[in-house]
Amino acid sequence: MNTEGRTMGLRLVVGADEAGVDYKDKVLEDLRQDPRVSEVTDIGVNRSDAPDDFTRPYPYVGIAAGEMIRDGAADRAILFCGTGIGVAIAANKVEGIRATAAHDSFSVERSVLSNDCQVLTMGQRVVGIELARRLVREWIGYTFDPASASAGKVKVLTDFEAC
Ligand SMILES: O=C(CO)[C@H](O)COP(=O)(O)O
Repeated sequence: MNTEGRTMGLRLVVGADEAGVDYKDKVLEDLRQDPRVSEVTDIGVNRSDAPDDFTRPYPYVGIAAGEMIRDGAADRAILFCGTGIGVAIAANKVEGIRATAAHDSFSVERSVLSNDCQVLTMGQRVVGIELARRLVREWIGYTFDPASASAGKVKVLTDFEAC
């Protein structure tokens, strides 16, 4: 809810390296039309970028997205690279971030309901575009329940980071 009592939609970040840019752009179009989403920030890369920016390696993308969530500028991120693995590893380097690659419906569900992941990543070289779009639609529909049995397990991670 915002200060006027209205329900706020999700504030999302989308990003990709060169190997994931086509999927990022397609998903971005979907998210811009999704009524559950109030804001989408595209952190690149983009085909219109200068060559050095367009070939920005995946760690910069994952870290930038994680920092936006850590700093409260976004709620969640959806990132693409060739496999989804590199951007997930990078985002997980940011304190408080739980990121995972997932390419099936069950894992996408559990990434939120079990693990409270704020970042979903996918590989453009791994999964078809229609499945990727569907998984994004599903993922943004899940909300972690802090009263669930999974919450204590996630807390072990946040407590460890606080040490
Ligand atoms: O998939 C990637 C990293 O996980 C990236 O898009 C390509 O990385 P590379 O195989 O090291 O070029």
